[in-house]
Amino acid sequence: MNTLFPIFVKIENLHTLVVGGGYVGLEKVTALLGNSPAARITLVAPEIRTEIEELTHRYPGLTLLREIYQPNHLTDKDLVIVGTNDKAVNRQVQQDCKSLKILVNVADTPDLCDFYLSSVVKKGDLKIAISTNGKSPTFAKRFREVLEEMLPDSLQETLDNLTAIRNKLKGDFQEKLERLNEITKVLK
Ligand SMILES: C[C@@]1(CC(=O)O)C2=NC(=C\c3[nH]c(c(CCC(=O)O)c3CC(=O)O)Cc3[nH]c(c(CC(=O)O)c3CCC(=O)O)/C=C3\N/C(=C\2)[C@@H](CCC(=O)O)[C@]3(C)CC(=O)O)/[C@H]1CCC(=O)O
Ligand SMILES: NC(=O)c1ccc[n+]([C@@H]2O[C@H](COP(=O)([O-])OP(=O)(O)OC[C@H]3O[C@@H](n4cnc5c(N)ncnc54)[C@H](O)[C@@H]3O)[C@@H](O)[C@H]2O)c1
Repeated sequence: MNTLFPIFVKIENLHTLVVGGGYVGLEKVTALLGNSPAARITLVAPEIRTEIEELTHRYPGLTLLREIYQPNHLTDKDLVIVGTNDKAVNRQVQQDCKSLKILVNVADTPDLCDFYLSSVVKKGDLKIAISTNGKSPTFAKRFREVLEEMLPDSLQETLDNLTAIRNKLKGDFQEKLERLNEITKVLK
């Protein structure tokens, strides 16, 4: 059974720390900014890939610290993603987060994660997050590609129309719900 509980986080309201500036750091920062360009992210690592540096020109919310990780980097952070090439450092960051009750993802080490990143399908306002319960990230990626291909671009228009109807509908909650269920029957 997949017991993971999916939530959609307003990541731009939080301050996220990413520890590690290699391929993994790049992948995670890209995933965060791809969903939320205004995300506030601090990345700490003694060596930082140039692709990450380039992102700072486009995303003012991204701050880079060329330092080794210190526990004080956790001050005022809400969420942490760690992916250095030093397993002891990853473990230390995870333990420091635990003692401060900060949610932490140790990339590629499911046992140390409080949450996993998901594969994300985006079509306008529609967003679908895919989890395989850690069984196969590659399957998650492929399934994302299938869904992206399948979903029509006109979907945004449908959502916009439904919003307009939703805002216009009068009556109590129950009446509105019945009407919206009726209108959207064709989608089944
Ligand atoms: C979805 C995605 C989101 C993201 O990272 O943004 C994501 N991994 C992605 C890609 C990917 N990761 C890996 C490969 C190489 C092929 C392979 O191993 O399959 C590829 C494929 C590729 O890159 O093409 C390596 C890998 N990943 C994990 C392990 C450890 C293990 O399984 O024990 C290892 C082995 C490391 C090693 O061998 O040392 C673990 C996790 N990876 C997760 C998420 C979480 C579970 C999500 C789920 O439930 O499916 C979880 C549990 C924790 C986490 O990291 O959050 C993103 C696709 C984004 C997209 O394109 O849509
Ligand atoms: N790259 C991948 O796609 C991938 C896939 C599976 C597993 N992994 C594993 O994930 C880990 C990270 O991979 P990578 O490709 O990003 O590595 P990398 O070598 O490209 O980058 C490692 C980063 O960690 C930083 N770092 C090291 N010690 C640190 C410390 N004390 N404080 C802060 N930062 C520190 C380095 O400065 C560097 O930025 C490796 O152990 C790798 O085996 C990577």
